Amino acid sequence: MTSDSGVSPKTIHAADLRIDARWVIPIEPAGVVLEHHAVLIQGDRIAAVIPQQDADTGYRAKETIRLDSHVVMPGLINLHGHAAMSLFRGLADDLPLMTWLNDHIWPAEGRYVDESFIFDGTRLAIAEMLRTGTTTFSDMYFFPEVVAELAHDTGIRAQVCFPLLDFPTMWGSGPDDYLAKGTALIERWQGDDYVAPAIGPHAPYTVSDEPLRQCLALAQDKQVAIQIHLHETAFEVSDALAKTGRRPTERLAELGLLGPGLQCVHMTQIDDTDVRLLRESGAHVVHCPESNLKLASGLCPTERLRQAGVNVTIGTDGAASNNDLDLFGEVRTAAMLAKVVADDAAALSAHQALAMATLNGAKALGRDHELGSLVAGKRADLIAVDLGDPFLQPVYDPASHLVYSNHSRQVSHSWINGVPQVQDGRLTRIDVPDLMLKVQAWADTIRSGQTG
Ligand SMILES: CSC[C@H]1O[C@@H](n2cnc3c(O)ncnc32)[C@H](O)[C@@H]1O
Ligand SMILES: [Zn+2]
Repeated sequence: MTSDSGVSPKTIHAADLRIDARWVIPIEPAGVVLEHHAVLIQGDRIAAVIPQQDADTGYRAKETIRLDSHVVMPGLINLHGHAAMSLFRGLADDLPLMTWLNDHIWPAEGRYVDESFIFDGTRLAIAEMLRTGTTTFSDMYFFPEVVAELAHDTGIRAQVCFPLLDFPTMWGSGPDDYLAKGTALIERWQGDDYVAPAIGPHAPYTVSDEPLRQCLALAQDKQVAIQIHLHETAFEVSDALAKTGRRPTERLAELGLLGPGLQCVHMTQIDDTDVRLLRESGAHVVHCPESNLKLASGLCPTERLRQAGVNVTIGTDGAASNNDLDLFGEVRTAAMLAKVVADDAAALSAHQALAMATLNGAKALGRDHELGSLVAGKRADLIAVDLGDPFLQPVYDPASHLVYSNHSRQVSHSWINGVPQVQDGRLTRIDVPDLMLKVQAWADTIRSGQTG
């Protein structure tokens, strides 16, 4: 069909939302910064990322937002944490891992952790993560059914790993009980858009072979991921060598756990065999640099792993060992550390660091076909960061500012599945005054040593 002038009329597409941004960093293609582009959203998907002039002629949007001093990019993916531990932030500092766990954190958990602790602590963590640009997080903690329900109701994406240890905790009496409850969690949430259930055996030093085999069987049966703390400290590796003659990664490989469904958290101690096992199996590494630094656990050689072809993602760990859940801060630390560990200032460039916190995380979750970059057809999970403040001037390269300059309070907007979660720096779906009252009550209880 042609108009009277003989020229074919241009198709005008509908969009729910048009975001006009000064800069867009789509992550795919890698290393690209687009200027004066529009991101068009239809329903829960990205419809297009195109120059603003093309959006003027090709799209009619119900709503348009102009972000003239902002960079728009995919939402961040925090691949490891213990969300409700936010309520233990600053409770036990300046300690090495095993003293921190044995003498402080595990006694505190035994005393205070119940369903209401998990609900309030996880809500606090979600508020912090959303406010600082995270749109997907992974959790490994007690009462995972509470975390799953809360993430779903809030509309934030979460991989919820049920915990498993050899010994009893507040959530279960032992491996069989954890597995039974975990199986119920998987059956309840599998296929959900926001919640991906997964299996979280705590660490090689707290889970013996038979429960690890059962974790693998469950993962294979239900097609879910496994996340485990691995090679967090030199002591973990030397102790395993002394007791079993094998490094923990070798033990997991022999048990059959190493594979593309395994997320190995920390990996601060790595030899050539570890690199080979990770590369050949397709297992993912979750780098948690600030927790590793604060507990003096060690340094993950991310550049070596990256060059070997291992997918390296990033996580904050819990707020009791970090002590925040600001993933941009984590990315900055990761970029700095990568350079000094590799003795190469070119290691982990700004664009590679941003990919680590977005697309690499999506790969580890098995969802890179729909998350992790701003590509038409993917889910509309995106954030805007305002670079307009004086402390961020001048802007030669927005990717550089996102990684190397401090802008943690500059996340102005966030959408998950096209639904606004942060608008002009304010959380849209969390009642912050109510949350603050609950947090204050927990702080009073914990400070006075009472039980909850
Ligand atoms: C099985 S639920 C999670 C369990 O892990 C503890 N935890 C928190 N941070 C770490 C860490 O860095 N290494 C090992 N274990 C950690 C947490 O307190 C829970 O008990
Ligand atoms: Zn952890």
